[in-house]
Amino acid sequence: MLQLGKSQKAFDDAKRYLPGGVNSPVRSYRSVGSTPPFISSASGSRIYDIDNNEYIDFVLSWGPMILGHANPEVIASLQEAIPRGTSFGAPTLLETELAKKIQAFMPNMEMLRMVSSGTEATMSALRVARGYTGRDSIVKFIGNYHGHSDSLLVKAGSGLATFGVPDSPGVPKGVAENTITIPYNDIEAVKSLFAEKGDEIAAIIVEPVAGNMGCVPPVPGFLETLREVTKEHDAVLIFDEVMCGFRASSGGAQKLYKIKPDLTCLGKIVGGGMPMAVFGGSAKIMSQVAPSGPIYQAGTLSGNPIAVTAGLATLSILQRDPTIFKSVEDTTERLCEGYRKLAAEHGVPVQVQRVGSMFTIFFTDKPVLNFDDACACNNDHFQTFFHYNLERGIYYAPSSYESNFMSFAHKAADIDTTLEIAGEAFREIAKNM
Ligand SMILES: Cc1ncc(COP(=O)(O)O)c(C=O)c1O
Ligand SMILES: N[C@H](C=O)CCC(=O)O
Repeated sequence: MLQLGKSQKAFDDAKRYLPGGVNSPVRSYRSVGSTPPFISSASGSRIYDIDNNEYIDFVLSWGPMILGHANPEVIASLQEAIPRGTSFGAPTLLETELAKKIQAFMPNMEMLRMVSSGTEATMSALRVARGYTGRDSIVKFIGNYHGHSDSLLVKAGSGLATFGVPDSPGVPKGVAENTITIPYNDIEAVKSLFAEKGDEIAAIIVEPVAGNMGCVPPVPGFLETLREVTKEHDAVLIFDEVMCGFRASSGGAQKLYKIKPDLTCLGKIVGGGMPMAVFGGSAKIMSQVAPSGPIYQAGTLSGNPIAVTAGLATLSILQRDPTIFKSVEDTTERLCEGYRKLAAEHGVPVQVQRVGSMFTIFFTDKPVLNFDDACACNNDHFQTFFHYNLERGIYYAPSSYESNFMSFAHKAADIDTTLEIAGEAFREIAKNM
């Protein structure tokens, strides 16, 4: 039995000072009805809690740690950078170096700006799209999550789905009214919306691989349609690759599906585990951003030297050895194929959906294409699977509306152990079917 005595005490204490005891809702484990392990350290594929439990980690800080935790080269670069000072609020050589590196992976990022979170990146990209087009309305897809800014906190999957919060109190009606939501992967809905209102729409923002209703790939033709209608109506196409950038492929979903968005948002991996994100794209649009243009956007800690150092070290490793992407993807596929085989052996209906190194086990017999499909999955089976695994040291996302992630530090033995426990968990589920 997993002992979480110290975590339980720490959680009780934290709840007196932090809403729900956490700094981001999904960490509270409310959706799985248990106590979250309080983490003391992490290394490679493993994280450790304050009760000295060890877990194989498939959350990886919600995606950033593609090289595994505490990668020695990333840590060494931070140790070297920190004594020089932690923030200057002034330009550094490192920022241009990182911008060049990002552009080498994603040539569509002709110009970019660094910010401190994915929320800031998508919020700023929307402002740029609105300022550039002079229009107010934006289109987002039901079950896509783009962070917690007002315009985007509408039918937003992830934590909101987990906690059953459809729209957050505090989002002004007038702001939400400018956000048009339609189902993900629904090509006809996109076409008819644009036929009716295309010339009023500033932008489409999309997770080109959805990760915040679990991992849901785009159906063939979906992203192509988004590109066509936005081009036809002079609207801006924004790919939110905060999660799928560097995971769907080395150049994100835009490289995998060969679509050129006007703007791209990156986060998570681009900051190497530090608070950093980026938005950027066509020079014509990005040159409208202050101070070169009139669209205001700023940040005291934007391009912070420590965050940029971690991002630069991470991307340098990935650039030096591009086989890392293939290796992490192969490991993910081996794991996913193992789940499929074991679930079939035990007669448990699952759809194991994967793109690159993101994956989700959906407890359903039908492919999950949109948020309604994700909501129709068997939550009891998810709960049994989650708890059985956590008890035995396998750390998955504590919500069925999230993706899990693989790192380069996960080796064959980790996958063997994970599959052994997954098989037992499927057997447990089958007992109660
Ligand atoms: C696709 C996507 N966009 C935006 C965000 C917001 O990023 P952050 O949590 O860094 O604000 C997230 C994750 O939270 C995300 O998965
Ligand atoms: N789904 C979210 C981001 O990807 C999970 C992270 C969070 O909200 O804390």
